[in-house]
Amino acid sequence: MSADTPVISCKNVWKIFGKDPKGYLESMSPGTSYDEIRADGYIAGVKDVSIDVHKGEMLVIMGLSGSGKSTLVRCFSRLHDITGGTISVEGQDIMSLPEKELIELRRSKMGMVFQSFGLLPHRTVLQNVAFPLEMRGQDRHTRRERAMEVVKLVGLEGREDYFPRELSGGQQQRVGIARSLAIEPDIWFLDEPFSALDPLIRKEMQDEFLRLQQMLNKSIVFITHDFDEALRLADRIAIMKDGAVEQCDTPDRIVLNPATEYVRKFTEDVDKARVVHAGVLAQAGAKGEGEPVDAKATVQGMARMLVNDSREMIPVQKNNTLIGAMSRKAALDILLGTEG
Ligand SMILES: Nc1ncnc2c1ncn2[C@@H]1O[C@H](COP(=O)(O)OP(=O)(O)OP(=O)(O)O)[C@@H](O)[C@H]1O
Repeated sequence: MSADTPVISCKNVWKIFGKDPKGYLESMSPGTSYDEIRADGYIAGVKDVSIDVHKGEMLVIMGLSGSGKSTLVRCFSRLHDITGGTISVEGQDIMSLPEKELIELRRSKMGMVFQSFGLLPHRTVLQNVAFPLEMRGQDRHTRRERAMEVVKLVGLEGREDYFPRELSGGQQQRVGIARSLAIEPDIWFLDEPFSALDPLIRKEMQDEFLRLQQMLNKSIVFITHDFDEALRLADRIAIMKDGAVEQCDTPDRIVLNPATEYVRKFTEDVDKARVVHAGVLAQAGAKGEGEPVDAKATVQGMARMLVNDSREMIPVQKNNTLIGAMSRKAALDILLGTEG
């Protein structure tokens, strides 16, 4: 496997629910719509999806209830057998893996966190976190050490001996996260992990999660139906509707260039100045004058400079190398919400 092989690669993946999904997909004429499939008595949980997950990225799958997010992610680990297409994990076609190897792949490489924390009520924090290590047959000492390490990582040091009922929702979810981290997964699936938390704790958990990701650099697939959460966390966002991916791109590009009317509706109320970075506004090859701005600076972060400056084109640099220049007017339009 070469360094740039995607961690997960999906090509034209279908997951159809119904009586004879495979037979139906084979006989289905190309271009059949979600509603037509439905009228035929089937549900296209995943509809012709091609998408890659890259090493170290956080891919957020966003969509309304029933759009197919969980079904797609279940296909990634073959918790669902797909009806059509191919899925490879680290270059290996998972549909052709024998059951035993599949279980081993899940156990050794994949971690999962769900909305319902799924903690064992009669076990302490430490025992909950150590549980998957126990399942792996690790000895008591090793699992205790590893469990202590991850409990510390998620900020629960001092609460090792608490029972789940003695913890707040946010703390319980931290235990769930610690438990799934204990086995050091390379690929991490999180299905609406914060949706049961109240807004303040949720924001705190998102920050905590970004901090963890910076340290651990895992490949993450994160499901949410909250667009703001997606914008905060994602390297790329895949927006799903009726089983299909409407658009998959960076948060900047999604809010600047929504591919469909459906996506545009999500972006309507977003404060674009907080999302759009200089890097995406930089025109390659364009020349600017004076002091460059950093590609990672948001329009909001540059607000004062944009208003007071008089340059037409401002150079943009990434890792100290010039990558082009951005038009000050374009950035100002985003700041003032006057872009055309
Ligand atoms: N086992 C199943 N049998 C039949 N239909 C299913 C099954 N699992 C999911 N579906 C259908 O597939 C579609 C996608 O469901 P899925 O759970 O993936 O949506 P979701 O986007 O994750 O929704 P939510 O945000 O509510 O969890 C829905 O119409 C659902 O009813």
